[in-house]
Amino acid sequence: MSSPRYFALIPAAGVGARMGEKIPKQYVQIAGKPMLRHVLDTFCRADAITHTFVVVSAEDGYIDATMAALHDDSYATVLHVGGATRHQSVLNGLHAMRSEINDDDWVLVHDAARPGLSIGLIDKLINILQDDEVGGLLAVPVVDTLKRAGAEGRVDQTVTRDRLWAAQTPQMFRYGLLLRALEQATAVTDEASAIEALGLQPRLVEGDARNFKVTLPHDVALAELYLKGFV
Ligand SMILES: Nc1ccn([C@@H]2O[C@H](COP(=O)(O)OP(=O)(O)OP(=O)(O)O)[C@@H](O)[C@H]2O)c(=O)n1
Ligand SMILES: C[C@](O)(CO)[C@H](O)COP(=O)(O)O
Repeated sequence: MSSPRYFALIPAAGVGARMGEKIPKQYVQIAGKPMLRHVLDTFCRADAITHTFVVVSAEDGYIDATMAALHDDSYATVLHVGGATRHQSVLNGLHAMRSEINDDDWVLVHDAARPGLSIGLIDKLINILQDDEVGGLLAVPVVDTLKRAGAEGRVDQTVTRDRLWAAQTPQMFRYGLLLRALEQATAVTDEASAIEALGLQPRLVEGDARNFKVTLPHDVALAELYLKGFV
């Protein structure tokens, strides 16, 4: 029985509406290269990763230039199977990977919008989860006091932050389990939710603030500071 392998699946088929840019946010320049390139370069340099797949929309007009600029585009396969939601894009990507992967191989699903991921975090996630029965995800403990809004923007209630973690990516699960979970799930915003819906409990692995999701316009400047090493 061969050892399980580790594959990366990068959902990059969004439009970045909240960013408000003229181009999809995964192609916005950060620290001298498109956001997606930071993610692809990190996974390419990660020795543990057998191969990387990136899911883009069928009409994506930017990926060819991004891939052409890579030193070695053999380490990533572009799948033009993006869907209407992140859930559908990931599921479509898993189906497209079928011929390349075994059910017991691991898939690390990572947002193209999280350019601050490091090889160290990839290796940490794999080292902690490689013998886990379920799999898990990077996440960070919530440190702010949380308020639930009521009418007219006033506080309805304070939500206890006890044992609350903010999910990041990669989220790492075995291919067969992840495919089944996402096929059965409805409208999940991350892979772990689909696994939880099967009655399983993914392991939380502490991530890093640098691995935050670039979502709103002001996030670009913070990502620049992180990626240029100023913080
Ligand atoms: N239909 C979609 C929607 C999102 N994503 C990807 O999922 C990741 C996280 O999603 P998000 O930050 O919400 O990106 P967008 O959906 O592009 O942003 P917005 O919600 O502001 O439009 C991103 O890498 C995005 O490209 C995807 O592959 N397919
Ligand atoms: C997967 C994720 O990054 C975990 O926090 C998040 O759920 C993605 O949400 P989005 O609305 O698709 O950005």
